[in-house]
Amino acid sequence: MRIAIMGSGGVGAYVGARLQAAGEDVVFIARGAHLQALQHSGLRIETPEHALHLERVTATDDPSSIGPVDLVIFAVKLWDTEAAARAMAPLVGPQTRIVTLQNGIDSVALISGALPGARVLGGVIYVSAVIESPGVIRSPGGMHRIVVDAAGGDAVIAAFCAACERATALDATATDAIDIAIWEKFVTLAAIAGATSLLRARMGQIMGHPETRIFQRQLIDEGVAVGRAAGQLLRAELADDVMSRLTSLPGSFRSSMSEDLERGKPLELQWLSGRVHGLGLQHGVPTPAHSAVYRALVLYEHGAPV
Ligand SMILES: NC(=O)C1=CN([C@@H]2O[C@H](COP(=O)(O)OP(=O)(O)OC[C@H]3O[C@@H](n4cnc5c(N)ncnc54)[C@H](OP(=O)(O)O)[C@@H]3O)[C@@H](O)[C@H]2O)C=CC1
Ligand SMILES: CC(C)(CO)C(=O)C(=O)O
Repeated sequence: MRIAIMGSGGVGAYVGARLQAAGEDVVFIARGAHLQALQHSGLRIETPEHALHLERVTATDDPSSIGPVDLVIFAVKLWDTEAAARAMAPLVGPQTRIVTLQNGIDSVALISGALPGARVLGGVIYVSAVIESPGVIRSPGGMHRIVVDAAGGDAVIAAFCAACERATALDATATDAIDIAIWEKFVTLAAIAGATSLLRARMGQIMGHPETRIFQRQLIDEGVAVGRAAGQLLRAELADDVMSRLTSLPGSFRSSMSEDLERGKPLELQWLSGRVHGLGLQHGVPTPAHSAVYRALVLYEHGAPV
């Protein structure tokens, strides 16, 4: 299978590296110093278990030099979505499937709007991975699970799941209920990103103090409440399940948004707490915790103010 990774950062490079190591034909779309490093020194995944160094990878910033592929894994930050979707048009033929692993609930609609007619399928990934330095991805390990839209038994998606099963430190499951998977990840991630970013704290600290633990739970409950108001059939035990999963995470765990905040990078805030805040206003559901996260961080959403 010919696979292009559109946005070869934390998530994209992690997934692409695992698939190439499993024998798939992968091309990495990247830019800047990271692209130079991929072309000259290959790609390293630094992680406690199953570290990987691919000495040679195919990497470019010019999708027209690649042509149509079977599968695009879409993994740019949300603020880059429309520009990246338009730029990848040469990768997309009539048989191409695009699987997005972006966070939030808006990705499929945003990509489809920028690339009319393309087969865009929803997905979520539970992994923690950031660009440590050009050509180097750092992951604390522990999680590496993808859930993807089965698209009625689509053969490309089935082949993708089989490739993930062959790969080390990567799992994928196809589902007929991708909206629920996307919403469960959204409720979870918006709450984790909100707490770890606003409180400038790791998950162990947040879950270890009674006041911040209450705040974490409140963020989850608000996500569930707006989801239900928006018509999503979220299960009754979701909030309890998320809280118990957060308790079992390594104490040092935090969100990619809190990493971005610390590095002075833009934030995906408007698609996370900002989205819960907006849905709350739309449906008349109070969201005081997410609204506070949104309002407290909004000055930083385009990067650290100078
Ligand atoms: N990181 C994580 O642990 C997780 C992230 N996610 C989600 O996955 C998505 C991707 O996040 P993440 O991997 O952290 O993002 P990164 O910033 O690490 O990676 C995105 C990469 O795409 C590049 N890029 C953007 N536009 C283009 C373009 N037009 N051409 C070539 N390269 C481009 C960026 O370059 P540049 O740096 O120059 O902008 C960057 O290197 C987000 O929606 C995020 O919320 C989901 C689960 C976990
Ligand atoms: C919480 C986590 C690591 C789960 O995949 C995530 O999605 C993120 O930090 O963006």
